[in-house]
Amino acid sequence: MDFSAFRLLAAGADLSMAPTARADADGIELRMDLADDPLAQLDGYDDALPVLVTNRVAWEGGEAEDTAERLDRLERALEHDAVTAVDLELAALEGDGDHDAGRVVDHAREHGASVVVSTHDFESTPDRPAIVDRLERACEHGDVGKMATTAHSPDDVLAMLGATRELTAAGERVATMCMGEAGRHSRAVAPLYGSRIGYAPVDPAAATAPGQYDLATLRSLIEQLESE
Ligand SMILES: O=C1C[C@@](O)(C(=O)O)C[C@@H](O)[C@@H]1O
Repeated sequence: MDFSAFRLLAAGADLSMAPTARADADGIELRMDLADDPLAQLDGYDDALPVLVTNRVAWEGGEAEDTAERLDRLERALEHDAVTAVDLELAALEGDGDHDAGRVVDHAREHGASVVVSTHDFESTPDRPAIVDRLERACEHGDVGKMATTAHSPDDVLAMLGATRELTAAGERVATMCMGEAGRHSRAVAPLYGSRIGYAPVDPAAATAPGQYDLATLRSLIEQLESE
């Protein structure tokens, strides 16, 4: 999956969303940890939308246990031609988990897939230097460093947007967003500051994180904000 420009991904657990997502999405994020039989879904998937696979571990806000099998399933997913990117947690790559996720990076490279290295804060938003530091570490491990934090004020969003702009200007590829109601608008504004990836559910009732807009709404907001 090419992240040289902004990509809006339809985020969810069911690849049957693809025909509906096609009008507004550049790709799909398949949340394997939330999905029924994701590998079987991939076996039957023949849509043109490329897929980023995420198997979010429980200690980073997901539903997947921290086992070797979690990483094995990401590797199996990467063997499908439609899967052109994989998401791995920064903490799993820095050795905080029980299993070394580095082997999945190697598998992604063997299959020509991009690596999105993600980190989340479900309680707060650090200050700008701390955001920059964490995103720089994430960028060292993959093609895009991604950070999603929880905003409680406009100052939190400003810190995230400032970090996004600073790192983009320095030549890094980052994807940033602030979760929650106070951070919601960041999902439409961060791409203007250099964020490369947005996530939105086709059905607003199927959000994969707090404060997400539905796919059609987020596409419309971003298009309206983009300068001519
Ligand atoms: O990490 C991210 C970002 C996200 O949490 C969001 O806030 O949109 C949504 C998740 O599905 C994705 O894996």
